[in-house]
Amino acid sequence: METNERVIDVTDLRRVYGGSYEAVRGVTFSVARGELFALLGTNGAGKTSTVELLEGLAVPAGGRVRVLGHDPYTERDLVRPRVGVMLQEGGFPSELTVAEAVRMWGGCTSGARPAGEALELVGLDRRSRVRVKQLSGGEKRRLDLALALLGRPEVLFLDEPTTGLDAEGRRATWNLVRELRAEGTTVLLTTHYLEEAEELADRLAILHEGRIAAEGRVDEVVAAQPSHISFELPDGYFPGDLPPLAELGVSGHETDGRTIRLRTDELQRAATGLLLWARDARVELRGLDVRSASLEEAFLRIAQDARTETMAGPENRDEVAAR
Ligand SMILES: Nc1ncnc2c1ncn2[C@@H]1O[C@H](COP(=O)(O)OP(=O)(O)OP(=O)(O)O)[C@@H](O)[C@H]1O
Repeated sequence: METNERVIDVTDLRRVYGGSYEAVRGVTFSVARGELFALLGTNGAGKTSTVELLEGLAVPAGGRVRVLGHDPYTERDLVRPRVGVMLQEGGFPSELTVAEAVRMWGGCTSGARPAGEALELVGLDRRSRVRVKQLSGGEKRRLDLALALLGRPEVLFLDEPTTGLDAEGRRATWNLVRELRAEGTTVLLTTHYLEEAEELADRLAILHEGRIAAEGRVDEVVAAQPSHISFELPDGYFPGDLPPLAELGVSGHETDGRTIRLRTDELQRAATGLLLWARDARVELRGLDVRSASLEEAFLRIAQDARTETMAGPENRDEVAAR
């Protein structure tokens, strides 16, 4: 099997609700075997709508989707046994015990892991005799994950897998996902937790209003955003006393009282220039903070830019709806 095999391949994917509302508007991406790809986006961006098409739960209004080389809707029989799905909301017969629910699901899964093994993977082995309706929200999420893992899937779809989990449960899930990935499982993850994407994703895409607004490795997406330097102006100094900021590669600045905050795409050049100036002027830059953009800043900026473009652009929602 080729290592760069495109296990998930999506081209110009579209999804329309009610005949007119286009929730997914031409999404293209691919995920290689063994990769973990995260889909991020604001509420209503179209993550679940996209993932459901990959899971073969609906027919796209346009475009093409392939999972393991097959159409997940028309060739469901070929795809489904090789895929594990953790939906945003799992539905269990709530009167069953945890072990019964896993065994029942295992009965519908070819080559299923033993129930005990699946429950141990997600740390629910001690809760096997408890009724599903008595589980906490976080425990139900873990049961969802156990069911998704039952068939030792080659491809795993995780739709907000750690929502409702406490910090320890989230870390445990991250470790499990890392282990699965290390074993070669291809994972498509949607999440609202940017830290989760930073921890786990090889690559990610940020969706906004049904379109991909940014895509790449975490460092690439973050690197496209400006870095920041902030410090307190030394006593007796004014912003105009600083060296010419444009010459240091600073693209903009704000002041808040005595604190000054610089934006730059050339962090090292700007920081070096500033420190050399401070040394020569024999002043201390109190509260000096030099930092690259975070994924959170990138996310907020990208969502903001995409929103501005959408409002300014010709393809706004009303026009799409009128087609
Ligand atoms: N069955 C449906 N009928 C009509 N509109 C829908 C339906 N399902 C989703 N939508 C709309 O499609 C858009 C995308 O929804 P989707 O659930 O895919 O977003 P999401 O990115 O997963 O959001 P969240 O992060 O809030 O879960 C939203 O505006 C939503 O209201």
